[in-house]
Amino acid sequence: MPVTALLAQLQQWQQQAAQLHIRLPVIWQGSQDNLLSHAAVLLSTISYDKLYWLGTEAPADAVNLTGKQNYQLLGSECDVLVVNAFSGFNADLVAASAGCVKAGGIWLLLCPPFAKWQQQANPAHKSLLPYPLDAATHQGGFLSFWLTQLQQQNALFINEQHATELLSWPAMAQPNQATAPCITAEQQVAVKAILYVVSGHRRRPLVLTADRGRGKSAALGITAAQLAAAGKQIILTAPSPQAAATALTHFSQHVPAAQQSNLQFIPFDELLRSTKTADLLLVDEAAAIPTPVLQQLLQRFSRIVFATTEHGYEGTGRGFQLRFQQYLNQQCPGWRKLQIQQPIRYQQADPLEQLIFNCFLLRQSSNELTYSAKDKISALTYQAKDWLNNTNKLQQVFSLLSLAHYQTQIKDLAALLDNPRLQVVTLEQNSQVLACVLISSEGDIPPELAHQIYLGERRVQGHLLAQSLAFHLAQPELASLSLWRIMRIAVQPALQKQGLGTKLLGFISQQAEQQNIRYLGTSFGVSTELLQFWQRNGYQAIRLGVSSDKASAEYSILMLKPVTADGEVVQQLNRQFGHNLFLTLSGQYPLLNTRLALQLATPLPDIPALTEAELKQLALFCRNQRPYELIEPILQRWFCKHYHALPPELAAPLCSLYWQHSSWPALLTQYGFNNKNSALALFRQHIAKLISAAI
Ligand SMILES: CC(=O)SCCNC(=O)CCNC(=O)[C@H](O)C(C)(C)COP(=O)(O)OP(=O)(O)OC[C@H]1O[C@@H](n2cnc3c(N)ncnc32)[C@H](O)[C@@H]1OP(=O)(O)O
Ligand SMILES: Nc1ncnc2c1ncn2[C@@H]1O[C@H](COP(=O)(O)OP(=O)(O)OP(=O)(O)O)[C@@H](O)[C@H]1O
Repeated sequence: MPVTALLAQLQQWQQQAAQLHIRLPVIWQGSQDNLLSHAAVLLSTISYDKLYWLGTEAPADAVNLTGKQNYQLLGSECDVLVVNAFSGFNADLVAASAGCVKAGGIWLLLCPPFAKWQQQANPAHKSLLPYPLDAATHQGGFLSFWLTQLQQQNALFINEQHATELLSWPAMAQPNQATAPCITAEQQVAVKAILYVVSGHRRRPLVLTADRGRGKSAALGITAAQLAAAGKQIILTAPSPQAAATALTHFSQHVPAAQQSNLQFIPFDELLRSTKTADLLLVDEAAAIPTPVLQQLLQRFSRIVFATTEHGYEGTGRGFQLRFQQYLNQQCPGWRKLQIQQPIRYQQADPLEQLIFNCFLLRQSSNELTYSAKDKISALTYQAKDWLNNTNKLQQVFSLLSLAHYQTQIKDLAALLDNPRLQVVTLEQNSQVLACVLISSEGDIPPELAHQIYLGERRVQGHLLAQSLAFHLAQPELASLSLWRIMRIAVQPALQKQGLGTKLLGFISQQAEQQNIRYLGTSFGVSTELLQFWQRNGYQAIRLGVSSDKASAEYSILMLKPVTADGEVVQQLNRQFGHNLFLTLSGQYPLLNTRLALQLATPLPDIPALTEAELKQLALFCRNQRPYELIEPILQRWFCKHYHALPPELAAPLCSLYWQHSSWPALLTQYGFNNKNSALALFRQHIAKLISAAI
């Protein structure tokens, strides 16, 4: 088909898409030069306000998305989005950006003919890899998978010869069921729910969640306008001014001019520093704001609405859902959650949204899990090469990892399909995945290279555990052994705390032993619950990372378990770790909570016991015959020697004082003491009981 005829046809299809309120996915295969000139002609014949471009060769009027962070795309919109796959194909950014295209808009993928694309996807053509993976281990599995999926989608496919229409055009969108200014009935419900946060009881926040383009931000703006008109003061915050733009636009459209000033947009960091108050705080794109910030906002404002998307690939992660919502359960048990399903930016059966969800396995399985503790459970192992013929299982594993792990992104799917060093072990019943583990085979590093890593002269990709053992722990000889690193473990949420995670780790230990793996290791953002889980399974802490994860405020911990290797080495590393942790706690880990610190540290055998005279001093303190200041050094040493055997009521405040070097005022607030004397009275009471046998 001549290009002019093709362009005329495309224009017609675009009009049809606009009428049906959908976006048009167009996949154009050919040579880069031809496609770029066709795209230029196409863009000169259609009308658009905003053009987004992913990849090189962006025209001057385009917003280039390359290098943007995924979360920066939330809440922004465009009419045309061109993905130039000739200059790389970052799957997470491709998925995140597709949500920006408005109805009647075009999503244009420029790519080599599929057969050629597939052939070229080898390390020699790194720019064409579907994800910037380690070229040495790349196998092309993800690209094969994505191309197979893509060809089955309801999209327009164009090559040099011809263009094929959509397989099916969706039916006309449902007529409007809402009262203005809302567009959908669900949006109207959301507006009512937000109003109720102001009129109902205090401390009952609302969490409004939805996929992209469901009208969350608009609902915030519409409600704010109603409240402002009634004289209420509202603060709106968001990760960036751009993310607040839609809410502000809808607010301005609906608020009487005289009440415009009743809403203020304040960036979240500025809001934390100020002492401003309001009748309602609206937080848009909340999942892209660090959890500790959200927690502080929750302390400050008694009426809050959080609106957010939840997908990991959007750059916000599921951390919001997994961690912040747990926090809400504890702090504000009356909180409510509302989800909006129906899209507004485009219609329900939008082919582009379906394409993205299908090709990147982003749909959460809606099947009910049927599980019986009595029936047989099998443990199965999968490698990268096994997935192409088993997409159903891949979907289950990826959904479970996304559901349970806040960092899961599409690049993890790519790694599963591409990286031969990764294996997945599942627990299954009736072909349903109940739990899974992602393991990376590491180590076996030649001694010479391990020594260079130890000296800090080299780094090796894909060997995080081995690298850390050689570099951080100065144990290069361990990096030369066969190691397995457990990258992720997840149990179906409904089946957690029933022993499945333990069972899975037990199976992995057995497998590791059979394959003569010397050590098993793992690294994750540490919390008291997770630490307990791993400790109960025989893993010992050997290193705590010095910086905390921005989103979760958690420190990353490295744990090790001997399999066929000498257990004494791990014991030794664990002892050293406890000792070092003790010495550095105050300076390095200001955010580590006391309970966790106590759980992490191990007894410190080289602290001298108290002499008889010192014990007597302590006893006199208990009888109120010695001032605290005098016995403080003695008490500190006694605490360090015995902390692991002390009751938590005593251990926790002493830990704050002596390890974390809390100030007295901070300590009193943290533990709810009226004053220093009442804290000292508690200390005396406990210590008297504990030392009575010793004197
Ligand atoms: C490297 C990483 O991936 S770390 C991240 C781990 N994964 C996640 O956080 C995802 C969500 N959580 C899960 O999928 C699961 O809860 C897992 C994998 C953490 C644990 O698996 P489960 O099957 O729930 O644990 P299991 O029942 O075997 O628990 C064993 C022990 O761990 C501890 N434990 C596990 N979960 C918890 C919890 N939420 N709170 C307190 N203790 C816990 C308990 O001590 C328990 O022993 P007990 O039953 O005698 O009290
Ligand atoms: N009631 C409404 N009236 C007019 N336009 C609306 C209305 N609700 C939503 N829209 C429009 O629909 C589009 C999507 O809405 P909005 O941005 O609020 O959705 P969202 O769920 O916040 O999306 P994202 O996750 O991309 O931020 C926007 O262009 C918005 O202006």
